[in-house]
Amino acid sequence: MMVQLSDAVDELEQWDRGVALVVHGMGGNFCAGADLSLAREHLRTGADGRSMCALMSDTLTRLRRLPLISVAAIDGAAIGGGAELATSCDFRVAGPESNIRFVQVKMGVSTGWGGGARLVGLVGRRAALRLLAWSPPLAADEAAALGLVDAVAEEEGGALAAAREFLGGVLTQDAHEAVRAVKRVVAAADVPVSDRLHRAEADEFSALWGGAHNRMALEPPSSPRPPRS
Ligand SMILES: C[C@@H](C(=O)O)C(=O)SCCNC(=O)CCNC(=O)[C@H](O)C(C)(C)COP(=O)(O)OP(=O)(O)OC[C@H]1O[C@@H](n2cnc3c(N)ncnc32)[C@H](O)[C@@H]1OP(=O)(O)O
Repeated sequence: MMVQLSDAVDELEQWDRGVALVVHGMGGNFCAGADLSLAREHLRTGADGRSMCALMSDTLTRLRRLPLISVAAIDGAAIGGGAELATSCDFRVAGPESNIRFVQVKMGVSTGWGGGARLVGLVGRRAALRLLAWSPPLAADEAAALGLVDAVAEEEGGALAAAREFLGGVLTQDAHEAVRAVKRVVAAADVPVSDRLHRAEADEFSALWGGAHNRMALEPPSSPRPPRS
């Protein structure tokens, strides 16, 4: 998923037209984060964790800087790295039964894909710390009350349709080049700060990834696991 997402962003960077992008998961969930099987078998050390952060931080930063208005259409779960992916879009539209959860601390790590820094920008310092350190599952209406979600679909599984509706006002703008220009202007505003913060976040993540608590959390469910609540 991580490499495919990076390739998709590469391709979108080549587009010289278009005003919007909707990111949606398949199979009823938005994104369950890093592939746990891959992590167990091939991403075992802090250095592996740093490589994963480098790829994902770069991919999500490039996604965020595309001259397209991006919307995460969240049906089902957005967990761990999936919640970080959701923060990289300009807006989030969620199904009524959706669930956003930053499980990183329960996995023995911090955010590492730039999602911690983006979350502070979205919901403020206190709420971000609460979501990251306590790891509560966040229902759509709670996420909307915090400003993390911009619109809640009426029907279960309706996030994609609601995202299209949300974007309606921008799709009908005549001057598509101007929409792309304002997106570039807004994206440029957070460049210097976000680059520095993302590096610091990746440092925190890779210092913990592969450590004792993280290894235990990555074990399959049949093995003894650390307490999750
Ligand atoms: C980098 C790091 C970070 O925190 O920054 C991460 O992202 S660590 C990743 C953090 N993510 C997680 O801990 C997600 C854990 N997964 C879940 O909470 C749940 O599976 C949901 C995503 C809510 C889906 O629940 P639901 O009841 O719909 O389905 P399910 O649990 O039966 O899962 C369907 C199948 O997907 C697999 N599956 C689920 N999440 C997966 C993941 N992240 N990587 C690899 N496989 C995964 C399950 O093992 C199962 O496989 P089988 O069909 O073969 O049994």
